[in-house]
Amino acid sequence: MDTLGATAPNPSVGCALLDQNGTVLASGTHPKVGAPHAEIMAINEAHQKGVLDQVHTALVTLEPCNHTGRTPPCSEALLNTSVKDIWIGAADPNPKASGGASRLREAPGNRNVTFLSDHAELADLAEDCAALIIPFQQRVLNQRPWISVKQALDEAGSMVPPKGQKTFTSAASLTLAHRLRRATDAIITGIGTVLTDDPSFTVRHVPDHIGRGPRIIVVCDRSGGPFGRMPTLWRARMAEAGFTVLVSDNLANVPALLAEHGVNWAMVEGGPALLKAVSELNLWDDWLTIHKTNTADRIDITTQHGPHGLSPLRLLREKTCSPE
Ligand SMILES: NC(=O)C1=CN([C@@H]2O[C@H](COP(=O)(O)OP(=O)(O)OC[C@H]3O[C@@H](n4cnc5c(N)ncnc54)[C@H](OP(=O)(O)O)[C@@H]3O)[C@@H](O)[C@H]2O)C=CC1
Ligand SMILES: Nc1c(N[C@@H]2O[C@H](COP(=O)(O)O)[C@@H](O)[C@H]2O)[nH]c(=O)[nH]c1=O
Repeated sequence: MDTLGATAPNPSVGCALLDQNGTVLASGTHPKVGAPHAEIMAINEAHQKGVLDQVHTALVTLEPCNHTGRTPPCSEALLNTSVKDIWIGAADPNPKASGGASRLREAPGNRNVTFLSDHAELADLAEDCAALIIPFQQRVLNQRPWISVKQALDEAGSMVPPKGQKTFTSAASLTLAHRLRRATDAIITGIGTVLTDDPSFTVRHVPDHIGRGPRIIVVCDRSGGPFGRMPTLWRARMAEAGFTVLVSDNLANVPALLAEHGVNWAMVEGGPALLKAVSELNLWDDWLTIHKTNTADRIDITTQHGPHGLSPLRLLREKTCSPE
């Protein structure tokens, strides 16, 4: 199950339990904040199937937590199973919860605890796990979400759709854009886009998370008043669709504002004026450009750390951005 975008303020985490022949016995993902962690979901499934005593190996995308937060420590839950080998995708960046790897390693029973990044041949998998945690890491360590800009350009390099249209890119690119909406916890837009496009900002080309929590829209607008120039009807429609709508007259404050709301990953869906401001303030972490061409659209991803910089956008790859 893909829970990317459903778990904020928690990270998205997965766990698989295997027997000593490497056969998957059970698996789990953390469905949402307050619900059991991935390890517990997998342990419960193994228990229900009557195979818990066969567990030999645990694969976890994130270091098992070692503290009692909303739920008890997963390190302890694993220690109460027959697990012997634990493979960890990424270290927990949260100082309050980390330490699970050492606890498992040091507990009586001689368990092997290995980080995927220690094995060069597993580098791709390790990077996927690092990408999965990077939005959460950014919020916990820097008090700001990971910010991805999505920009569609037509053949002439313009962002403005033809009259009467809101979009102009291919169905495959729109699906990619909606996968990004699904994976993120907030949308940052400009009042120009709201007034021109009357955007829906909903996830439509792919199924959205069932029962996903409120999702935030920040409208950048410096015209003053509690809701700036935002049309009342549009605001009501957004609320009905499950969005919490905020207004900001200072884009520079938006990352901290979103972090306070528990947003791990935000996307920018705004017009040329907003994107110019995002670029000038250097607020972005990665930038997804969809170039419309007269054949298949071309997708470019730029990151703040060069073309090979880590980006959670890699988690949206393979599925839908191929040519139609
Ligand atoms: N191709 C694509 O990917 C997309 C295209 N579009 C298109 O873009 C067009 C609209 O673009 P545009 O008119 O530029 O509008 P924007 O959506 O970029 O919004 C611009 C507004 O953002 C506000 N703003 C800018 N900088 C700041 C800041 N530092 N702090 C707070 N608010 C700020 C300004 O408000 P103020 O005026 O109060 O200063 C400005 O009017 C439409 O045609 C739409 O279809 C929209 C989204 C995506
Ligand atoms: N023009 C354009 C995009 N524009 C974005 O999509 C918004 C419309 O969303 P909705 O009302 O949900 O369909 C629009 O206001 C703008 O933010 N996106 C793209 O992937 N490709 C495109 O060609």
